[in-house]
Amino acid sequence: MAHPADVLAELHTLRAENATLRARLASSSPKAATAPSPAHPPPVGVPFTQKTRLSNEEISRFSRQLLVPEIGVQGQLKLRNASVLVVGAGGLGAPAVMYLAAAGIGRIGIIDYDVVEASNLQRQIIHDESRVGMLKSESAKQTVSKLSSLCECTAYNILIDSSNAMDVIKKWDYVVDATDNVATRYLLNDCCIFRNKPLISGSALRMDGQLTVYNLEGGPCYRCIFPKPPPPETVTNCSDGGVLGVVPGIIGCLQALEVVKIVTGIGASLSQKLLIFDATTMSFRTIRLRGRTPSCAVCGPHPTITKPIDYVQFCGAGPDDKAHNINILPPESRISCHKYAALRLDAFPHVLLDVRDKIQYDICSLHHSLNIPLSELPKRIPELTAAATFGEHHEPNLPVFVVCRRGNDSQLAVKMLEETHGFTHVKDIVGGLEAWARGRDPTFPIY
Ligand SMILES: Nc1ncnc2c1ncn2[C@@H]1O[C@H](COP(=O)(O)OP(=O)(O)OP(=O)(O)O)[C@@H](O)[C@H]1O
Repeated sequence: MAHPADVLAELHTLRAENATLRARLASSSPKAATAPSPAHPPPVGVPFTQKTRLSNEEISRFSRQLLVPEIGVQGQLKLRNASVLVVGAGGLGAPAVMYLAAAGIGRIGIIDYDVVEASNLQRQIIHDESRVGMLKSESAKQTVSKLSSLCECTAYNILIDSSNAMDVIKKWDYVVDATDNVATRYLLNDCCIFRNKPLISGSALRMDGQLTVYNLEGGPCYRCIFPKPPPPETVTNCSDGGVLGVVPGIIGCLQALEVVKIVTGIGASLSQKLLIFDATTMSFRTIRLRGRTPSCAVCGPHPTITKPIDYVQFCGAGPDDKAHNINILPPESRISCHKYAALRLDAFPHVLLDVRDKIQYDICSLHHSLNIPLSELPKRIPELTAAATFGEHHEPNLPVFVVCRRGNDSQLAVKMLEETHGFTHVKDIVGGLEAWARGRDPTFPIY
């Protein structure tokens, strides 16, 4: 006998199909302009009924895909009955979500805690100018509903972490990692092992991209390959290192393709393989990864981690660290951008040292600044000493104010100049050029 919940769900689906049919009939009549819009799929929370046949609407819509021998009706039904959770509605998530919805995945969940910024639009094509300031998850959901009324889309405006990941992930068949930080990668990996879900993982930076699938067909998990996180200071993200927009676009599309292939059972997946894309040479390379590691702390036969841990502590950095400034200097070694602006107005003699990389310095800079990137500072001390030495003195006698993009590297530079190179009149400009732009000079760009 059918479970009452199944009967209810079946009833709901029949009603929805009826409504769709009615709407389609109405739209083919002269009254189309005033006809109600087609019914949307059942709201989230209603059990998802597996479909065994395609509607005429689906046949028309997916006809080009149905004609592909590897897909056919059976493949399309598998897509229709599948659910995919995409974590991150950024550079990777944007194309992944759009192609999954367009391909006919029945249910898509989109997680993101952030809002759309102007600097996202160069690659996050699921958002547009009118969405700047809007929650990314909501913006992505709106694009999906415009693209396809057949896709049931759930937006989660959350930062996925140890407190919520297990509950969210259990509701979905496949998980796409479209995030940009190591802590979330370990979190998703572990929870996908605990919940036994395949994890389709992508990354992109500058001109390079990578793609693999974890926890599928007995293949390894992320921890099998990377048992320990990299030191946080060695990790670069798009915000600092930059990214050519098409590159995550390609990797996000490939993530969607990998999902479609896995769901429909086409060909070989990237389980135990890593695809490496180099846009400069336009080359794709696939390298073989080692299999499951017997000593793996989560998927090995004797796991030591059996539930989500504190991933920010484990990795030494969290998902939103770019928003947090370090604070390693005493107040007397720092100056606010307002006080520094007043000194500039008074033409107070000093050196303004900008420690950003040249590529950032070329984007924008304050007049009369000396650019010595932090990484080159130790070997270019004589240049700084010469700039800070005025008149007959043989020692630096001018104060040095240090600036960077957000006020972190400048603090490291001040510490280095004081502790290692004997500078005594050196101060960090708090919050860097971003604080300058926000607090002092609205015409100065933020990037
Ligand atoms: N733990 C998390 N929970 C929810 N969303 C996350 C989490 N970690 C990362 N994200 C989201 O993943 C997306 C990654 O996108 P992307 O790599 O393009 O970077 P971005 O943060 O949008 O841009 P930029 O680094 O240039 O400021 C972001 O929208 C981010 O908010």
